[in-house]
Amino acid sequence: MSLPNHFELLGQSGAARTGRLTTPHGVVRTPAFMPVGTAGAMKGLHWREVRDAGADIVLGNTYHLMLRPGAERIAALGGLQRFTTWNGPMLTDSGGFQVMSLAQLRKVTEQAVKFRSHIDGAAIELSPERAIEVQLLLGSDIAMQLDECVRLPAERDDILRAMELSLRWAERCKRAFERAPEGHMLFGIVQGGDIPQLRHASARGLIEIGFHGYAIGGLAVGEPQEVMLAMIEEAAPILPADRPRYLMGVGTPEDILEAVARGIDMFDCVMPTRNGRHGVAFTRFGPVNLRNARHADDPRPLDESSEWPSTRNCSRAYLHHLVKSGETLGAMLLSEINIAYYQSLMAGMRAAIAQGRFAEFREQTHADWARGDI
Ligand SMILES: CNc1nc2c(CC[C@H]3O[C@@H](OC)[C@H](O)[C@@H]3O)c3nc(N)[nH]c(=O)c3cc2[nH]1
Repeated sequence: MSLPNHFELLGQSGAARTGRLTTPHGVVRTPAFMPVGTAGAMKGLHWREVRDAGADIVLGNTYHLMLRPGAERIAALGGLQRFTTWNGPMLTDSGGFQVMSLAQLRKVTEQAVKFRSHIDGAAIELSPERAIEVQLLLGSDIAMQLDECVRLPAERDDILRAMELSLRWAERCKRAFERAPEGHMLFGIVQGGDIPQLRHASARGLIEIGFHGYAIGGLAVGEPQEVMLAMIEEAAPILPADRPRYLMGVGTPEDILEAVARGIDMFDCVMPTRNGRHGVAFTRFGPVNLRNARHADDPRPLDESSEWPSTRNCSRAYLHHLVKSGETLGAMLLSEINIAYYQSLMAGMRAAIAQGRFAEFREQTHADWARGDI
């Protein structure tokens, strides 16, 4: 049974697509980059800055929010949008990835993932049904199935086992999601590691079950970029062309540009804020490490033609000083500068695709990055 489709494809340029995804809390323009507010906050930014930078949708995380402050508590306080005051579209991940990377003493069974909270050691059981229940309590506009993401490189048997388990959990998640309010969406997650045949089997299995949208998971987990891009080329063309495709946990500006060129519509990554906290700015001409002494006397801004005030006005010397002296403002400014850069890249791609000139945009962007910061 096919689910309602809230995605409208507006244009295509090569395999790149631009569209609109309508959610109960607003419209998402694609290709979209979703800043990651894992525990209900965007580290170092006010929500108004996230909105002003051009983000339509942000991401939260079931694993963190169910442990603290608790899904039932957020529901009692009006749901995630009101609780955080973001008040716009939100996507929540199911927690599968965090359990594999954060929880102690975890055990995966057919029924659920059993683990101990990394916060207080409490014994937790996350089943497909509970993962959906938590996301419904949070009230996210887009929920993700519970899956098992295998880090790469991995043995074929382990990739096969996790892929087949994730398909069975996808079926259980879809059943549990039947009681979701009108307009809310559930995405399946393609697994299969770096094995093309398993990627095909996973994608076909999810389409058989039927979802509002489809994520490609199990990537950006340690594999080289060419393996990630090869797996996108295996999975994306199989996924329904009229539904959104979300590449989880990706990535650098170059990863995103190359994935859009291969038909991906949605992205999430902690990189803009995490690199910002570590003193690295993303710019039109590539990354700039403001810790480097060469910036100490440089009065120039990062990019005088940027539409983002801090990128256009703050001198490199000032940013270098803030970063070297450990001033909180340094992390805040670089986080907003990076979120703004990512959103300007997404806006540039949307416009280029709509005008049928994505190939030229892609070539010029690579050339600008290759020129580097001078
Ligand atoms: C970084 N690379 C990467 N992240 C990934 C995430 C979590 C992103 C989630 O983890 C957090 O960012 C680290 C954010 O809260 C985000 O929701 C994944 N989540 C699921 N459910 N399945 C996957 O196959 C998967 C693969 C990923 N690869």
